[in-house]
Amino acid sequence: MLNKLFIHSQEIARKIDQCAINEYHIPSLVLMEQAAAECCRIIQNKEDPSKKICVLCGQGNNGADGLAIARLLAHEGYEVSIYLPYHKTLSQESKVQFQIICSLAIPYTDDLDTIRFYINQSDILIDCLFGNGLSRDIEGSYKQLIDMANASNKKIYAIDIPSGIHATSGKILNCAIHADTTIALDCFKEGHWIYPGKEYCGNLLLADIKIPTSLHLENEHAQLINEELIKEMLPKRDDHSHKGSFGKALMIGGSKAMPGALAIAAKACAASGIGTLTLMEPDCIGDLMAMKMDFAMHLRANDRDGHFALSAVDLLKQNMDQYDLISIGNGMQRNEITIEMVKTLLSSNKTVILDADALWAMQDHLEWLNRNAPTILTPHVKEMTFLTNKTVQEILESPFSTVREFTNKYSNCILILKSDITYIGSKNDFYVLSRPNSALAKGGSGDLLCGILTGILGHKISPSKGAACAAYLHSKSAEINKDPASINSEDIIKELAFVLQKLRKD
Ligand SMILES: NC(=O)C1=CN([C@@H]2O[C@H](COP(=O)(O)OP(=O)(O)OC[C@H]3O[C@@H](n4cnc5c(N)ncnc54)[C@H](O)[C@@H]3O)[C@@H](O)[C@H]2O)[C@H](O)CC1
Ligand SMILES: [K+]
Repeated sequence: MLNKLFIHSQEIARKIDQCAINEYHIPSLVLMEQAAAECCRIIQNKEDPSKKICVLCGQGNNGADGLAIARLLAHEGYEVSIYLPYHKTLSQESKVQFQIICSLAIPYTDDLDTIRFYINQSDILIDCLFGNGLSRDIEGSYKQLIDMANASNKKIYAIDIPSGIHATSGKILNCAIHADTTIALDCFKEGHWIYPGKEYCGNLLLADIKIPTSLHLENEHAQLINEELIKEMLPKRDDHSHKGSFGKALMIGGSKAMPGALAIAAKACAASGIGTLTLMEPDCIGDLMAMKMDFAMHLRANDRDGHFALSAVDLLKQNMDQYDLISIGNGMQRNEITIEMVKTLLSSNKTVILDADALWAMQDHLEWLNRNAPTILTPHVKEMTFLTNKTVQEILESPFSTVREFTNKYSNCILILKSDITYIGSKNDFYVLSRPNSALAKGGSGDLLCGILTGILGHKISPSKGAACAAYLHSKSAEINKDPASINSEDIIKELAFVLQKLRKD
């Protein structure tokens, strides 16, 4: 059973395979047999043995996996046919697998017209043309095969990764199999979690091929967030604790035009269990906030034109020492005062959470991030352009390297890069969350996350683990049995209580 869901680049996944074979002395064919057995088990659980299956194999080890899968499926009673290129070009492992196929007289062909016939006769296709070894554009007969498979409208299982998708970039190398289900072998590849690769995978599963976990941990990796991981990491709440145990937070934000942003963040923070919460708001919304947020303390600053006046910076300097962690940005407005307040916070030794307009404030001042205390930044892809030289398109095309470059450069920063997939990086950890939900494609979602994050970070947890917990809680609490169009922040905050309860109980 896989309890950790690792994600690696093409290069690292290959290195891990090689280490398992050469340093741990697990024979390549043993790994392959594990892979084939797992794939066969998954397919058998979903497909009736009356189904006809055509397995498309390439000349590398992804193709060798395909030959082993074909053999095991034939053994289970499925009618199987195989495409296999001219056998002289096959990898060592493929040659062995091919000999077994020949001994068992399972039908195979390298002829495109014959394979067209086999495909038409089949109910299911298994794509084993290219896996982690794909390195260049697909042309010629492989392209014809991929076009044929996609046009056939048959159900397609891709093994390891859909052929044509690059394992690190998720890009299509000229053409790619559009799979219904992809069974990743041993680990996910980064390209499974970047568009368009993600979309071409269809339903994405992971097969354990029993490579030692230590090999994953000692190489650069990310982890996919699932419920088990969060249960492990979510901070416990001892009944004998006191309010000081769960942090003293200050949340700075709000303006005449956007009081709701701070209100949503504050409610989410309170619902996540912060010990004490103080809101620093401009005076013009002070009465409103005091009425809406009677559970919080309030630090009122002078206002000007509907937002903080410059004197708020001094008020912050006088008061900030009292808090363990401070968030800034929700509904704050983009102006010089926001920049000054962010600068003040970043020159302190406090844990600081930068959200919304505070991220905008950073754009010409990234050097402020070189500090000893943790800074957690929560940009969506557009806000990320304030923090790098990359365009939105470039960020979406390379989310892993974008986050890694940033956290390598600013080593005490934790970055939560938000899109429909969330990438969370720090110098030590990398987490990916993928629970797309249109209920969160709304104003206020970011404020909710900032609030949950502040609440969770109040509980003495490492900031990157806290960030992973907060991202999961945010998504999970939005999975409510209502139409996503109607789910609002109040619903999500209510649901959060039950999500937390379930995670802590189970
Ligand atoms: N024992 C193991 O090592 C295990 C491997 N597994 C499976 O192996 C693949 C990776 O195998 P590899 O041979 O490295 O690569 P591919 O099968 O993906 O094939 C690449 C093959 O084709 C050449 N090539 C690359 N790009 C192109 C192209 N556009 N056109 C033509 N040819 C191309 C390249 O030079 C190679 O020769 C992995 O995905 C697993 O499925 C299992 O994990 C079990 C353990
Ligand atoms: K494949």
